[in-house]
Amino acid sequence: MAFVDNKASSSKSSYGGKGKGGKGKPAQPRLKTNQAKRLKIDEELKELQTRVETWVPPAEITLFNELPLSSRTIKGLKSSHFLNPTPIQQLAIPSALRGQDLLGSAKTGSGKTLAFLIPLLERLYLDKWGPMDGLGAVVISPTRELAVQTFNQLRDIGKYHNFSAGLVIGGKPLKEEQDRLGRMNILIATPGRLLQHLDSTVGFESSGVKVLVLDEADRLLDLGFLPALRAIIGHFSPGVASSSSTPTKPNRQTLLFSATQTKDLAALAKLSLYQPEYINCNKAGEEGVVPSNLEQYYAVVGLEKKLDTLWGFVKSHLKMKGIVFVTSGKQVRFIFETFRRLHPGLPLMHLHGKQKQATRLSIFQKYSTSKHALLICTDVAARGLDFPAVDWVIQLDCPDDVDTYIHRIGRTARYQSGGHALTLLCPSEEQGMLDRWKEKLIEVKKIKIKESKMGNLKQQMQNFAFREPEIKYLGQRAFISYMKSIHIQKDKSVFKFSELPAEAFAESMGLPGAPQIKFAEQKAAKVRGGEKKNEQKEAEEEKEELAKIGVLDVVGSDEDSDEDEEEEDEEEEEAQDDEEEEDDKDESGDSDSEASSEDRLPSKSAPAVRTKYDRMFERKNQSILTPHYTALVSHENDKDENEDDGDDNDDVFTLARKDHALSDNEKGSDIEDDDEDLVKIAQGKDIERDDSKEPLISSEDLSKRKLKAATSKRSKLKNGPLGEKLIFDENTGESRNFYETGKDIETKFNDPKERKEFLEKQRKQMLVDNEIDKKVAKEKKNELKRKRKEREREMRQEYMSDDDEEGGPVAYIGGSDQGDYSDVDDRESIRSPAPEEEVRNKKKRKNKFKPDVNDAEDNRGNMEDDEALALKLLQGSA
Ligand SMILES: Nc1ncnc2c1ncn2[C@@H]1O[C@H](COP(=O)(O)OP(=O)(O)OP(=O)(O)O)[C@@H](O)[C@H]1O
Repeated sequence: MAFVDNKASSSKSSYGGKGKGGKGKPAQPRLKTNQAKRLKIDEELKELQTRVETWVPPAEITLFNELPLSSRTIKGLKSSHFLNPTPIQQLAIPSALRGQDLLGSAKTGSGKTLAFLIPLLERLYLDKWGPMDGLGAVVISPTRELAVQTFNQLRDIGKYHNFSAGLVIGGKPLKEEQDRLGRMNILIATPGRLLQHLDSTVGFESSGVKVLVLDEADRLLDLGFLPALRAIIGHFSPGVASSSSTPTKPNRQTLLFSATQTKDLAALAKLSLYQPEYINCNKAGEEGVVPSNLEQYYAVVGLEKKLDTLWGFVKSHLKMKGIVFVTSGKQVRFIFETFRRLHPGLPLMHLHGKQKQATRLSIFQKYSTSKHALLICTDVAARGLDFPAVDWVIQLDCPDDVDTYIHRIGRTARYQSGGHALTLLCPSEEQGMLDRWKEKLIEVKKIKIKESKMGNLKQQMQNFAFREPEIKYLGQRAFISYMKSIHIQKDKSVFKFSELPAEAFAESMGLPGAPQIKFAEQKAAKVRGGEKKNEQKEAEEEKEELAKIGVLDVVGSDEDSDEDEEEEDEEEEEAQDDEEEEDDKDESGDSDSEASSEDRLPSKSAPAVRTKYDRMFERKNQSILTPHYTALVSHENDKDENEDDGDDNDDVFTLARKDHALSDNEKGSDIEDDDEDLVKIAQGKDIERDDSKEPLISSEDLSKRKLKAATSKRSKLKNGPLGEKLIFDENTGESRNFYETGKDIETKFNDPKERKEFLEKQRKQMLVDNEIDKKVAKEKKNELKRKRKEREREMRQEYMSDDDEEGGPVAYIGGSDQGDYSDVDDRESIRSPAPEEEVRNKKKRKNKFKPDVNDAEDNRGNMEDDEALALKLLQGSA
């Protein structure tokens, strides 16, 4: 991706063209043309400003050009086929044009994106913002996909303006973005990455920002971005929060948009908005908060029947474009992998927060352009994403709350198209959910799904699990993550953990039984002594980690700053999962929630309290455990048996000695002895024990660190037996010690002088040998190091080339690579063209200038190309 400095000599010059004189044209006439053009633009701007200030909304607005907008924006809208503003656009655009801060909310798919993009463009245009004026507007999106989508829309409608725009969404080394940021007028960014730049990019000037947009503000808050947003706002021109008792109007205008209103939103509004106007197109009771052209259904289905129901639904809707929402990424993968093997006859795709960014973008793109397909996803795709022509939204798992429900169903019936939504509720969830819907005046029709229409997958699922351990493993984890997600749900009137048929559910997934699950409170109750401290520390560390992610992450807890560091390739994830403590939910698992005793699994095989070590030992690759760990596993099994006997010593690291009171005499010696014992245990040696003395430390007590230390080479050398170097007689084959012992020498040399000489000779020889050994060892070490470096370099190269595919995060709206505004004079538009467009323009110039309508035609034909280009630019392959 090439980025060339715009060569405009003055920021305002672009508005009139720079008058440098094109090739073959005399400079003087060109200068005049430019001056005339500049004057014309100035006049238009003046007139536009007056229209904005004096604009009185008519009773009804049917066309965009009835709004006080510049001809460039109107042209951009027209060429993108936007002719009639939606209600939120009609209300929000005029207010925003007057410089008013806004809190806008409107139902999903109602066109909120244009409601802020249009005023953003107009504001910069009215301010005569030019390429060299630096950053003028920032749009903050909660997810990368949404940022890309917004960027594409900006490209479309802003193509007749002369602004450079960039995407800052992470996934690339900071340095690469840093170099380009200075040239951007408009940034579409995710919060974590933007904050990183604001904090660390020298010369990234943000104080001149005129318009700040917080899109999908409720989602931003859900993902824990409030601290990041606070910090970002602090970087921009002094805002409301930073002012004293009498807030001064900031230079910046802030527009905050959301599909749903939450309490937290009010807090964010207070923090970021100055005397805002509230525009709410979600008037409950009038139009309702969900699109009117959406048909909503729900069905009550036992948890164990959900997969069968989904299968039956898919098989009877093979010509649909549908989205299936489930709670966790593990479920997404399990359903995707199993359904894929069953060949449903409909293209299957899946999307969740743990996929690589490039994968996510390409699935997003692929699904967008598919006519018939089924996308299985988590709530990562619930908000803001504008997939065209989705017929069905199926919520296989009950949404966390009504807002999530609204966002999920909002992926269909967008703008004026129709759509259907089907929510599957467990019997225990029905009443609670009905109450929640009622509160928001949402009417969802109940339907009954015939048994005959359902699939019967149990047998096939069992076969998969039996034949492919990976599937079984995935199923177990999907089961656990679902159960945990229900367990930590806040709304206990909807989510009743204890009423879930765990065994039957596991069976429906082909699992031999319900996997065991560990819960926070139980774990806490069982920890003892020093272990308690450790676990508390671990929990604190986890929280710190989460907090860190909350601020720096770009797309939420799993998703998102540097998300790429957390992102796992699926296969990688599969392999690495064992090493990780994982999020229970794909995005918003509440790790703080604790179990109540009534929430234990209701099945017969109700799990005992289990620790992370339990999970570690149940990994699929147990066979590769070291003998020591294997011993611990069997020890654990013993303990399980004990548990049945009422013994609740269920933790792996159990102290053999419970009485910690030591006599003064005992203390020092015991500890030293035990340290030695510890080393011996680790080295697999027997320890001589005084039976009367109770052991202080048993092998089970070894912490991972101690174990490692004890089994290290150094420790073995220090504490292990002395090695022997033997040499063999070539003729007799008999061996003898290479280094002769004192006794040997004494018998060999009677004369002390001779003995001394011999010893001296030997000592010298040993020194030489030692040097040689050292050299050999060093060479070996260097060789290993070289190989490692080579491997790292290869991996880096692989990563880099992946990254290149993945994409450069910054691109221009219209592409500004040319940077030469001399072209401006030949065209009506004063924007700088994209490379592809430049080729088209050259062709056009050859064929003489074409009227707007053809332009629109041209653009219509190339809309897809433009999107593809945006994505390519993102992916760095353009
Ligand atoms: N004035 C308009 N005329 C025609 N189509 C429009 C108009 N405004 C928006 N759209 C289209 O409607 C769809 C939904 O728009 P948009 O994504 O902005 O909705 P939204 O309100 O932001 O939804 P969500 O809350 O789900 O993010 C998009 O495909 C967009 O192109």
